[in-house]
Amino acid sequence: AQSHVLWPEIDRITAEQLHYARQGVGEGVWELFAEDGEMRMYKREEEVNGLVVDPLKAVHTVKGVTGFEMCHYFFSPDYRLDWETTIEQMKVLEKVSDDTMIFLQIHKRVWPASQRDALFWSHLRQVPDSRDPDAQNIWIVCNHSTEHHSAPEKSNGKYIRVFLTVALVCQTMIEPPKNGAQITRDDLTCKITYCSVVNPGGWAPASVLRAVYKREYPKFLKKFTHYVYDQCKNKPIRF
Ligand SMILES: CCCCCc1ccc(-c2ccc(S(=O)(=O)CCO)cc2)cc1/C=C\c1ccccn1
Repeated sequence: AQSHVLWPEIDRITAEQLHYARQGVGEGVWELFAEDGEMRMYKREEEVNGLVVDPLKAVHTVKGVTGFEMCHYFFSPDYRLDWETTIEQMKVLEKVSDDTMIFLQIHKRVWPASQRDALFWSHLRQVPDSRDPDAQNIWIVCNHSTEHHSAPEKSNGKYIRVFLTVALVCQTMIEPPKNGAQITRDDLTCKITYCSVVNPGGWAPASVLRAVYKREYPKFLKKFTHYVYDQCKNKPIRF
């Protein structure tokens, strides 16, 4: 992927999002708006040109899966329609490399707003932890809106294009068994940070957008993490 025209942007945004995901929710004005078991979901209320673009940050802990497995199922197009309930269509416009693809997604209409689509590159990467060099256990998927010749903005004007930046950062924690036995899924914990900023691209009532996010984000992260656990529970562990 290093040769692709998008590479410098992919590298920069992915590094930025990793740094942003690592910032705690203690600082600044994060507002806890949803809790479910280990999942905590925070938002900041922000508007750009009168449009709600509330940044979202969720933290979650899931036992029995690795950070690679969580990121793999988030990145791969093969499983997306199994867990993403807000999309009507999904297309891979370009496979840049094994770890980088360009997606076009048409999202279900949220009445009374117009229907939206999202065009973004998606990049999966293992991250050496700068603070703990031998921690090879952090993976990130970064999704960021982009242009593409086969999905021009003005092609049919049927959908309003959203602008998004999303990061899923997952760290595997292993509790090695006392008796030196082989590691099982009971010894695994995945610490998840999910960050997203979605600019709706065109006007949508603030009340509608905030209601959608309040309803959809907790549902999405809960459904996604349960889906990955179920997919992995009877399969060999992949780090
Ligand atoms: C008026 C409604 C405007 C919002 C429409 C919309 C736009 C984008 C997106 C969206 C959400 C998550 C991603 S992702 O994390 O990259 C995973 C891959 O799909 C990409 C896109 C969603 C939704 C609509 C609903 C909605 C909002 C939160 C959460 C879930 N659904």
